[in-house]
Amino acid sequence: MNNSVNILWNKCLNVIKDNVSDITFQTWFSPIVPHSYESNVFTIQVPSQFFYEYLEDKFVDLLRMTLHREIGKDTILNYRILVENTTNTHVDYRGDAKSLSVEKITPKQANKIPNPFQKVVPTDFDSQLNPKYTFDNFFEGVSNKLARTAGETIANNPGKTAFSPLFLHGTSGVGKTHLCHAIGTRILDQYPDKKVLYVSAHLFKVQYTDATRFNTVNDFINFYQGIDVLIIDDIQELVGLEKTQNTFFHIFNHLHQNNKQLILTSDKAPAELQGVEERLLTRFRWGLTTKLENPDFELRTKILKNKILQDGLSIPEDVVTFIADNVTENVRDLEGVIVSLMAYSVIYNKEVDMALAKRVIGQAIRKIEKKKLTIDSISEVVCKHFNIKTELLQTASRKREIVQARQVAMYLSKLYTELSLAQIGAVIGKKNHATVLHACKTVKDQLEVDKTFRDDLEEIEKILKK
Ligand SMILES: Nc1ncnc2c1ncn2[C@@H]1O[C@H](COP(=O)(O)OP(=O)(O)OP(=O)(O)O)[C@@H](O)[C@H]1O
Repeated sequence: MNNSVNILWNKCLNVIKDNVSDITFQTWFSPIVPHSYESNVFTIQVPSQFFYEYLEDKFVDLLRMTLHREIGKDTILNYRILVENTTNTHVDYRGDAKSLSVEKITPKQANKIPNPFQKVVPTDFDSQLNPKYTFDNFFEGVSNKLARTAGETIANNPGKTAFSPLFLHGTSGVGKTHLCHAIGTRILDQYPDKKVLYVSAHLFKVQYTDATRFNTVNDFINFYQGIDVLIIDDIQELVGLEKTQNTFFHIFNHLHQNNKQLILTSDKAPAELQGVEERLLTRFRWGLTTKLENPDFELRTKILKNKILQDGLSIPEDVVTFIADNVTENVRDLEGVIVSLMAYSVIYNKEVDMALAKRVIGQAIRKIEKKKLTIDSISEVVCKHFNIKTELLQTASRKREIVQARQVAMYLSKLYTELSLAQIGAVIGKKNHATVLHACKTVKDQLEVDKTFRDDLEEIEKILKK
């Protein structure tokens, strides 16, 4: 690289440094490599498409003005993205989305351009919190009292209580997501300068995969290490993903050491999270682990009455009690029943009465009972069919009947759950994704040629679908 390009860029960096926070500078400007300056075009090399889009979206004014000031008024900004390191494949983009040269801007327009040399404050930061979920509409009952109280304590003093991480677990629909949004929102209300981020573990995984693809893992880590309150929902999604877990491990350690607040949710307690590294599980238990139980009758009634009030419905007291008595599993199902009742009453132009409630609930309960299949429930049915103990699937045994049961459990888990091959392997016998792939292929091949085996599978699937 030309030395004078370096010198010019360093002058620009000095200006930029004064106009953004340290963390923004480290994350978004340090990784930029000045590439060339030819015919008024100043090219900067950036690590990924995402990086380019982010700079263009958030900092293009700052970049342009700096180039104009330090290099010359006619300087044109150009980005170069290295697509492939080894072959030096790259794509170029002009920083021209908003890049009118300064002289072309009329005085009227100039007034509208924000001063790019203002400090970039964390208010730019999108927390991804849903303002719909607050403490005010999160009702308290015996089932969630401890979790709610811990949440409020954290919200008053994020990172400064013994509750970091706060690990919330419980079955689907009991209010984990609602509670963690409520905590995040209250923290922001009280500490508007804090960087609070809500992210699902699924999105975290996708972002990490993109970062590895575009060679920007360091930026990814930097970004997450700069958060004050990190909320990761459905952490069980990381089961079996060794590399993502490893990266999360470093982020976790950094945040924890710096007294930042972590809030994690999962459908299982840490002890039951097979396929998550032990060193992470140990850390999950460092703060407070608390379970959100299924709501009790009193809480169910409270939530129902509130929902009815909110939706402007009129439902007799005995019907409310009937619903609270019969829909017991989780809050999401309760809300579903109210929505169905509302729909029926509109369609048939009828007041909600006990007869209608019984009809709707009859259908809802049948639907609720048709539970989602999990690896555990599949493994259980498979082992029962082949008459072997479920624990044997976890052993390294190569006995024919155990291998077969293991392969069938893997095949059906792939068919009936949304888990990846790696996740299935991590839960069934700590195998890798290639073993699961092989299992699926073996089962498919055998199904084509072996009638008895076909009957076995039909029988198992019948039980699973009941
Ligand atoms: N205590 C509560 N008070 C009021 N509403 C609640 C309460 N608990 C849950 N809800 C409501 O129930 C619905 C489901 O809750 P939520 O999505 O938080 O469950 P979850 O445990 O995160 O489920 P999943 O694991 O499937 O994501 C939401 O609409 C939420 O607002």
